[in-house]
Amino acid sequence: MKGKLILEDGTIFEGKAFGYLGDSIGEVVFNTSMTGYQEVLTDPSYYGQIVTMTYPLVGNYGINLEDMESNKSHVKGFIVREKSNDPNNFRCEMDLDTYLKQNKVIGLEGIDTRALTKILRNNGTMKGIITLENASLEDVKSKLEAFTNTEAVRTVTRKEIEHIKGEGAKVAVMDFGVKQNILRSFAKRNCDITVFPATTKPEEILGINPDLIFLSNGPGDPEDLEDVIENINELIGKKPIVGICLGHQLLALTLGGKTSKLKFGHRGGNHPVKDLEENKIFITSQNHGYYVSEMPENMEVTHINLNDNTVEGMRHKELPIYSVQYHPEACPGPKDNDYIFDKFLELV
Ligand SMILES: NC(=O)CC[C@H](N)C(=O)O
Repeated sequence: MKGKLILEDGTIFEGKAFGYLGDSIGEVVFNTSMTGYQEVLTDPSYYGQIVTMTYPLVGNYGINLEDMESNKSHVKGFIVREKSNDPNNFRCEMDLDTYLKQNKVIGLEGIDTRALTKILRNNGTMKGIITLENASLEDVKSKLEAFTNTEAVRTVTRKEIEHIKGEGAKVAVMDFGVKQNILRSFAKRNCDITVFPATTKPEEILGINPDLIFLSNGPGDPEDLEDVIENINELIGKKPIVGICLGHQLLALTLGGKTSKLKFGHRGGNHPVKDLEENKIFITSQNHGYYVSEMPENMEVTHINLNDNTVEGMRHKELPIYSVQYHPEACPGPKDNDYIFDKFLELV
């Protein structure tokens, strides 16, 4: 069945729809990872976004049920140049088309993803619709204008507390859309993990007497989370706090810094970051559209992005508070940054 991507600026790409056949609106972003489409699909931070992969062949190793970053796909649409119809891998359990159908996500193939990415790179990310209908441009424009993503974290967070037993440090995880490999990384270090819904009150978190509070990754604009920022403020100075991506941005806002939107975001598996404390350069996995544009006065920059010099990590000058913007848990992407979890636990 024919399908179209219509961007906010009126650009139209025609291709073939696959997966779940139903119109969908989102912010159109691109990811440059060469593999790891399954981790991208299931990372809750993509909630509200239509993702286009720049790698030209997607789906060739199928989908397995082990490498999921959460229990379902969160993207609003998935755009590829060529979809593989014959996945082949010893772990393959289903093909991409079936997985997207099951998760009610529309796919679009046969798109010139290089041209699409260049538009997003030159003009910035913008909203778009994948549609099967011949809707008028007027109609599409008003639908796109009405689309917002302000409830993203509230949508993806767990509704119930979850406990993962361990003998080591007691970690309280604030779930803003936490990736499974973050929980696996703490579990691998024998931590006793309690995962709390995003809007849990500080008293309840402090009630378990955690050794470390972790602020997770998650979708949307950190500035939309005023109530969460108030809650984090209550935790400052009481326990060591660490964060990744959205968690890092929320820490910055809580401590008096500012966040802004990047023109086209950082999404991929090969972003170079310098760890200023280690004096080493690492290749990192990234997925963010916002960044810390003004540092809080009491924090120091620990990491910088070598492509555009943006802040990629920070540490408090006096308190045990430390966070990174990129994804040390990888998935998809290089695992070289796993050492950050040891640095987190050094604060206990
Ligand atoms: N992976 C994340 O936590 C993303 C954080 C935030 N939603 C952003 O796009 O910048």
